[in-house]
Amino acid sequence: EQVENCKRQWSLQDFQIGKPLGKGKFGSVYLAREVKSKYVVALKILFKEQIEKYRIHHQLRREMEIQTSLCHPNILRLYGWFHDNERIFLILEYALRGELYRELRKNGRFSEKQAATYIASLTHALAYCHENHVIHRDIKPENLLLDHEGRLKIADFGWSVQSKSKRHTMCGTLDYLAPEMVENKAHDYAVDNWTLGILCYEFLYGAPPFEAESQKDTFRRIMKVDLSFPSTPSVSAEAKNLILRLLVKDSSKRLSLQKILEHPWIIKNADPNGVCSM
Ligand SMILES: CC(=O)NC[C@@H]1CCN(c2c(Cl)cnc3[nH]c(-c4cn(C)nc4C)nc23)C1
Repeated sequence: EQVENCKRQWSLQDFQIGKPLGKGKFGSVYLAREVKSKYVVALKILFKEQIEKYRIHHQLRREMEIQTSLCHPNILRLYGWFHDNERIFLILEYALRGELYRELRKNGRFSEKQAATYIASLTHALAYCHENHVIHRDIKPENLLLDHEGRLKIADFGWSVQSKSKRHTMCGTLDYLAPEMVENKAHDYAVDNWTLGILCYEFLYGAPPFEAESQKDTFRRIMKVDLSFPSTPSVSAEAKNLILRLLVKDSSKRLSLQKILEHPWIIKNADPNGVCSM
């Protein structure tokens, strides 16, 4: 019955639409409730006209194939989808506490326990993605959501690719781009490891490490791996060690996902069930 439910044909009549949660370039996301089960979801509504205009139907189809196939506690679920003449509707898991970004801006930065818990959750999710031949490539705070327990959820697979070979397409904002992507070189899974280093730094210091006035300067700082640790806030040597072993220009020398989970800072600080209390 449950499987049947997942596969059943959905339509707009099955949902009561609530408040808008966010506006994307190609459509918007609304809070919604499935009428029969009263189950709350996030309904992403995309306009076919926009999809044709920006020619992103192949990217959208890839996002849907990928997100439907992935099932992990730290990856936002895509339960199903349906369409009418002018719109496509994605039925997504609802993350009650919204964007991790807001939490980061509100607090300024996270504690080492909080930061390590989020990095461990991300690492578990990425290991799962890589096992399923998916490189996300666009892990940034805006794409990270928090559920009712404060558990991290990776959302928005718009830029991810089913990776069978190395990739050459530019994507993501600059701060999180690995050197090989900045140089538009072939890249592989290790780009996500670099991004974990960027995020770990940003969670602990409140801003990404290579932030600069201009894109050119950010590029230059990334290529030089021009990394420095401010004296405040005081951050443990283990945390700095992990960051230094991820922000390595040679992608083959970056700490592997498995080694991140075995790192002393993660072992000591990450909450095993991923919901470290504030
Ligand atoms: C780039 C990007 O994906 N941004 C977030 C999208 C907009 C809302 N989306 C949500 C999606 Cl897809 C799922 N759950 C959400 N929960 C929220 C949210 C909750 N609060 C209290 N505030 C917000 C916002 N938003 C979502 C996805």
